[in-house]
Amino acid sequence: MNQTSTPLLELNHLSYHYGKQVAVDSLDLQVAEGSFFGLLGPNGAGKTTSIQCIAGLLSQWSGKMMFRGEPFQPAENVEHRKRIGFVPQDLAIYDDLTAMENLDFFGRLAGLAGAELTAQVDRALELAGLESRAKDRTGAFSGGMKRRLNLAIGQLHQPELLLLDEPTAGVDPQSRAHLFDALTRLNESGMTIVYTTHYMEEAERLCDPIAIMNAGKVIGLGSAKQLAEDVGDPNADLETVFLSLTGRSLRDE
Ligand SMILES: Nc1ncnc2c1ncn2[C@@H]1O[C@H](COP(=O)(O)OP(=O)(O)OP(=O)(O)O)[C@@H](O)[C@H]1O
Repeated sequence: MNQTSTPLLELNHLSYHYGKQVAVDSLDLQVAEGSFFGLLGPNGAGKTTSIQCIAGLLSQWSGKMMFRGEPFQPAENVEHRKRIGFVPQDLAIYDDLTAMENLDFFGRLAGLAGAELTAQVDRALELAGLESRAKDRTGAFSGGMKRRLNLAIGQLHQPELLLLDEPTAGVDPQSRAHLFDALTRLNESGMTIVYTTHYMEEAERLCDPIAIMNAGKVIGLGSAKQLAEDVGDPNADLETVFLSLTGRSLRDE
């Protein structure tokens, strides 16, 4: 991991309310450059809301966000937003367009043009394993292929920080393995990743560190091994860690 002393992203007391509903409750997090950072928690923990604040989709948050030590205002500042890639939980692709047309369209939206756009679209197709389907309409794609394209679109402009919100929902095992490989490749190439999931197996396999979220707060932080040691059972899996921290199962939904 390429650690520097200043975190790539820092959240200080980040909070977000939907009316009276507190979704994110004074979150403090530091994401080191080069890390594959996991946000693990059950449905309703506040993962999506946190990531939407960082992505600039939500603007009415309170607290402070810093990017490379500078104040970060992604909802207001387009230059800040360009540093971020966002792969949303809901698929954001056009079924009537081919894979290539989708990439071309979203690449232009991300500010790419000319030879750079062509090169990034080619790289994205390869990353998603969709070269042979580039000219097929995406409406005919399987759920897994759509998810792979969704990832390819989010990282087209090679952002410094890639945010993924539950990217394996409805994905077959083959596409899941492909997504994991693609994300590992991106991370090894230096891209910092924040990955939200409610699957402990995914967090355990991919992420270090892992922040365990519950009711809008981080209740545990560290590698899977550190988290197990922190609850006094070095052999505990993340399910057991969560149970020990909250008194309830991560799988309860
Ligand atoms: N648009 C909204 N209006 C009102 N309350 C909301 C809205 N979106 C989320 N919430 C509430 O905010 C809290 C945090 O939700 P959030 O979606 O951020 O959690 P999550 O951990 O991402 O869960 P999930 O995996 O189900 O999306 C929950 O109590 C949820 O019901």
